[in-house]
Amino acid sequence: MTVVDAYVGRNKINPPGDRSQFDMVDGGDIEVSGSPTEKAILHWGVKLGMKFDVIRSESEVLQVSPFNSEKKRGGVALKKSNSQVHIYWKGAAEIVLASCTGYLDSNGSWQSIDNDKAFFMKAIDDMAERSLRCVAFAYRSCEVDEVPSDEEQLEQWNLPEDDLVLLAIVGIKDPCRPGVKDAVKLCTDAGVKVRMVTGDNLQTAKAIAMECGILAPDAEVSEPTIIEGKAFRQLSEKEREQVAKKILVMGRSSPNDKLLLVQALRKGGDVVAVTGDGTNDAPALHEADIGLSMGIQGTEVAKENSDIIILDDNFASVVKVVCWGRSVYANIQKFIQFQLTVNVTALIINVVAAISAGDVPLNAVQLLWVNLIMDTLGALARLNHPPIILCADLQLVGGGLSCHFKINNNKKGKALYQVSILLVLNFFGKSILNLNDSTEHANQLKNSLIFNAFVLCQIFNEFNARKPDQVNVFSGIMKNRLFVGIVGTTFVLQIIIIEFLGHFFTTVRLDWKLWIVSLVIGITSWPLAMIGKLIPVPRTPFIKIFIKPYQRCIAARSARTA
Ligand SMILES: Nc1ncnc2c1ncn2[C@@H]1O[C@H](COP(=O)(O)OP(=O)(O)OP(=O)(O)O)[C@@H](O)[C@H]1O
Ligand SMILES: [Ca+2]
Repeated sequence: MTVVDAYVGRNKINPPGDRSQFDMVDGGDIEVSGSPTEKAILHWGVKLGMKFDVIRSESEVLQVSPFNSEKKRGGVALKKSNSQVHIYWKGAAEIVLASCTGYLDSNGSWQSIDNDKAFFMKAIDDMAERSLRCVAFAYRSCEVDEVPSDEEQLEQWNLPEDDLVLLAIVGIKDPCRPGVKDAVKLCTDAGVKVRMVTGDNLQTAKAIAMECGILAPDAEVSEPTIIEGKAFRQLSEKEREQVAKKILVMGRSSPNDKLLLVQALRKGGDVVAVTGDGTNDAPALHEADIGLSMGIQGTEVAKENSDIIILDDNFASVVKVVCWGRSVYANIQKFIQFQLTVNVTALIINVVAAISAGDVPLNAVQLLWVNLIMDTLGALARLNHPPIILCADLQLVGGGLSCHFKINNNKKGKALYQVSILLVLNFFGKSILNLNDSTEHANQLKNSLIFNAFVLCQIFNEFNARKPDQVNVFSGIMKNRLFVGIVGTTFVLQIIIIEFLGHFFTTVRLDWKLWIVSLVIGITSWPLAMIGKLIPVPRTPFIKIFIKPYQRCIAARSARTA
C-alpha cells in the first residue's frame, strides 16, 4: 500500500511526497511497523521529512484509542512540551470529516469548514473512484483540566471526538495483486460466486471490484448488488436473506455486517467460504462453512477462527482449495457409486435365490473376495487419481453431501443390468448352457459362471466409476498406471481363482466358451454406462417423485381441516 494522493488543507500535494511545500528536512531511512494502512501513512510521513524521534521526545502520549473497525477511526491524546493537550484522530475520511468543524489551510491558520465541506467530499469521492482508500487526519485541543488526573480514570477516558480540525486527507493505493483477476474468473466459471465485503468506502470498493473482475467494468450497478454495510444491517432477517443473494460488493461494513451476510447466505442454502486477514474478520471466518485466513498478513485471531490458512496470502490459492475439495468429493462419490452397485447386486441375487430356491449362488468366500476387490483395490486404484481437476469440469456441489447424493440413471441402470443378467443365469443358466439339470457338477458350473461374471462386471465397472460424469471413461487412463496395474492384477487373480483355487472358493473350472460368456457380460457394462450417461438426470431427485404426491395429500388434508 502506498499513499498516492494527499490533500493538506485545500491544497493537493503533487506528488504526495513533495517536501518543498513544507519546511522540513529529510526524515532519513526509518523502519516503520503497523498495519499495511498505517505503514503506508508512516512511509508518506517519512517521505515528507517527518522526524518521529524528535516529535516523540517533544510530547508525551496520554492515552491511545486503537483503530477500531466498528468506528473506523483511531485516536491518540498527546501532551505537548508546552503542556497543551492535543487529541489526534485518523480514520475513514468521510467519517472523520463529518466530525470536523474547521480545517488548517496551507498557512496553518484555522478556517471554518462549512463552505468547504463539499470541496473535501468531492476530493474524497474523486480518490475513491480511482480505487484509493481514503484516510483523514484531524485534531482538536483539549483543556488540561478535562484530562482525568488519576491513572485509572485516564485509562477509561473516552477521547473527545467532535469539533475537530481537519489536517489532511490521503488516498492510499492497494493495487489488485497479479493473478487475482484470473482467480476470480476461474471461480466464477466454476460456479463459485465471489463477493467482496470490505471496510472501505463504497466508491473505493466499487472501483476495486471492477479492477479485479467481481463487477463487470462500466456496469451500471445499484443497490442491492452494491450495498453499504449500514443499509444491510438495518434490514429484517428475512429481507437480508433475499438481498444477500444479490450482493456482490459491500462497503463500509463492520465486523458484524460480515457475519450477518455469512449467516444470511447460509440460511439461504449456500455453502459459504470466507477469506480474511484481520481480527474484524474473525466472526465471519468462524461462522462460514470454510474460513480461509491469510498466513502472512493474517492476525492470530483470524487464523485461529479459520479452517484453512493460506500460507502465501494469495487469493488464487482459493481456486486450489476448491479444486481439491471437489476432487475429494468426486472421489467419495465414485467410491460410493461403485460400492453401491456391487452391494445391491450381490444382496438381491442372494436374497432372491435363497427365497426361491433355498440356495445362494455366491458363497461367503466368494463375497469376501468381491469385498476385497471393492474396498481395498478399488480404493487404491482411486487413490492415484490426479487431484487437481479443472474446476469447471466438476459440477457445483453444495448444501452437504446428502442432498447431492443423487442416484442417477447410470448407477440404477448398472445395478439393474447386473441383477437381471445374473438372475437369468441363476434360474435359466442350466438350460441355456445345455447342462444336465440334476448333477451336482451342473449346479457348481452355473454358480461358478455367476461368480465369474459378477466379478468381471465389477472389474469393468471400475472403469465406469473412474469418470462417472464423462462418456469416455478411458481418457487419460495410461497416465494412471496404478489403476491399470491394480485392475490387471485383479483380473489375473480372478483367472487363478477360477482355474486353480476352486477348492477354496467352491468353484469349478470354466472352459473358454464360458469365459467368453463372462467377459461379454462384464464388458456390456461399458456401452450401458455410456448410454446411461447420455440420458439427462431429472432435476427432481428420484425419491421426490414419491414424496411429492404424499406431501400434496398432507397439504390438502390440512387445508381442509383448517
Ligand atoms: N490503521 C488505520 N487507521 C485509520 N484508519 C484506518 C486504518 N485502517 C483502515 N482505516 C480506515 O478504515 C477503513 C477500513 O476499515 P476496516 O479495517 O474495518 O476494513 P477492512 O475491509 O477489514 O480493511 P483491510 O483491508 O485493512 O482488512 C479504510 O477505508 C480506512 O479508511
Ligand atoms: Ca480486514
